[in-house]
Amino acid sequence: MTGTLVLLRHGNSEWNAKNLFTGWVDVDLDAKGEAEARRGGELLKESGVLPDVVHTSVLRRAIRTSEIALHITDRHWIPVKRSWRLNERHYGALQGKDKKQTLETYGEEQFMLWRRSYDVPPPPIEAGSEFAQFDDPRYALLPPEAKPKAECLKDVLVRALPYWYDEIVPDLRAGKTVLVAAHGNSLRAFVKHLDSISDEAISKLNIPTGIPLRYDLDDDLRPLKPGGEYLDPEAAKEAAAAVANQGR
Ligand SMILES: O=C(O)[C@@H](CO)OP(=O)(O)O
Repeated sequence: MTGTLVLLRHGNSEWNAKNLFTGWVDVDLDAKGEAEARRGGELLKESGVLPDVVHTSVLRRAIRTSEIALHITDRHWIPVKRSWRLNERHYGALQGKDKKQTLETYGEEQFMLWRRSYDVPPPPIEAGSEFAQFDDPRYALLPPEAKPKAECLKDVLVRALPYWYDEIVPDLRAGKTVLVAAHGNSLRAFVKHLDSISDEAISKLNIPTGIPLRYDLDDDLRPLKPGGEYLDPEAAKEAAAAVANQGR
């Protein structure tokens, strides 16, 4: 039996509110994000989608979103696994930069290449930058060459897929309902993989904050319904358009 996968992007963060590129910078949810996480939990509860296990990144906006949502669903007690492989894409030298200013400085084409192209990474972050993570203890066991200086979506897919196969797939194969609480771009990587979306088409896909996306999978781990199903489809459409328009 194959279980159910639920992808949940963290709620609005303090830097989403300020319109700053975030990446691996460990910012918290703002009040709106906490409310979105509660709403995410309510949607899970109303739909009867009760996670048996949760996988999160090692960033607090995803961790807190999962805790708030699971508290609402009375599933705060389920096993938790965390990995840097579920982190947001590392935004390189753009981390901490204002999206609107970046758009104005570099123009629409370059801005969108950095934000949404499959294989163009942003410029690398420098070791001394206040927004770098080279000395962060949570990545201390990563070999230096595995610590990103910047990532494009392709890089995210390469580092996220081992986690998919090694940690998430076994839970699904065991028939569990698996919650993955992560980020706009790490979840785009999983959706690209699940729905076999082309390198070109993935640039148009945006994941809204705080709205659970449910996938029921067949025995080959292919979605029964392409694109899955947002538990609040109308809100998801509107919120995804808002993500697409950031910087404008
Ligand atoms: O700043 C970021 O880390 C991400 C997600 O908030 O931004 P974008 O949607 O522009 O890729």
